[in-house]
Amino acid sequence: MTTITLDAVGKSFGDSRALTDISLQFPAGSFTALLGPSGCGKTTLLRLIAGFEQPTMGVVRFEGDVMADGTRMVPPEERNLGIVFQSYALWPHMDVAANVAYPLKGRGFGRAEIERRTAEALAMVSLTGYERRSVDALSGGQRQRVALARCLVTGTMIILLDEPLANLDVHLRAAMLDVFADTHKRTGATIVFVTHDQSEALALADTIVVLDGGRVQQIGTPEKIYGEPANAMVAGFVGRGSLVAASHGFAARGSASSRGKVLVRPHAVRLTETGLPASVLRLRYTGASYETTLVLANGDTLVADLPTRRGIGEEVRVTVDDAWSVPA
Ligand SMILES: Nc1ncnc2c1ncn2[C@@H]1O[C@H](COP(=O)(O)OP(=O)(O)OP(=O)(O)O)[C@@H](O)[C@H]1O
Repeated sequence: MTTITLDAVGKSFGDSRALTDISLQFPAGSFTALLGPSGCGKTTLLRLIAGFEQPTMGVVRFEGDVMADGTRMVPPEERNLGIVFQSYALWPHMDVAANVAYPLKGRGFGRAEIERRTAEALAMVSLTGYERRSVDALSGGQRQRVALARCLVTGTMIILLDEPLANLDVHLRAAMLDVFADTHKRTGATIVFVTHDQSEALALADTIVVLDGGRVQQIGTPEKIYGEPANAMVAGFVGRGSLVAASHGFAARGSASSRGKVLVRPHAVRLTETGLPASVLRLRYTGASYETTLVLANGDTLVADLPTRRGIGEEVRVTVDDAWSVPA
């Protein structure tokens, strides 16, 4: 198990700053998602941990050992970590077993040991029996599992996942979420996972780091990030919800300020006889409910998951059961 520590890390490319003052600890055995919009710096952060980039400022440590600072840098192949890329990065001319065994080459393992480890890694990703298949003949999800097996084969205790589900269809994504969760449970490795998809981060990670503009916006459990976002950026990026004026008087958790905004999740909105007046602006049927956008008297919009279809323009009254006072 390996703890990864970043201490006041910054990264610039020429004049442009990709990351500013990042201090983070990824405890041994943790599963952390780096989440944020395109260009926020999440891939750069992962590449700094991997050793593909050198920090312009600050220090990267594994278990207290300096991996990189402004002057020194341990190369990726000496960091004992495994990486799974969105693009799989498999060798097309090799079969599945040869791809998985590749990192064991030149490490002094005997043939039987290589076969044993390869079989074990393939079993972990449910690909036993696929040893002699060409990787060209595999589906996207199977290729991703080969890539994961290749990173497990050395027994590495750090696994870095760079948008690993981005190329997969929605059903395969769900299956791969389970594969990653199982892998984490079985290996106890420290996993860092880059994604721009908040539902993946909420589903998989024990800790989420939200980045924007190269800075950390919030670090917390999925429940904390969803339930108590630290600012308007996190509130707007993670989960569905509406930011409305605190002056509506909805009872809100957090430090209330009558001038600020409160976040209301769609499940917390009900239509009642006595609530605030609103009118129906639009709706979308989602199967489980009707995602209905309501307009309040001051023009704020409120999204609600309602059990029944309402008419566009219909006048209703709304009650909010839960809201979060978003810090300014
Ligand atoms: N090699 C590079 N040279 C110059 N600028 C770079 C380089 N790599 C990244 N950047 C810049 O650093 C910033 C952060 O990029 P990064 O790829 O880390 O973002 P990201 O959050 O992973 O985005 P995406 O989700 O689109 O991949 C961007 O402004 C990007 O243009």
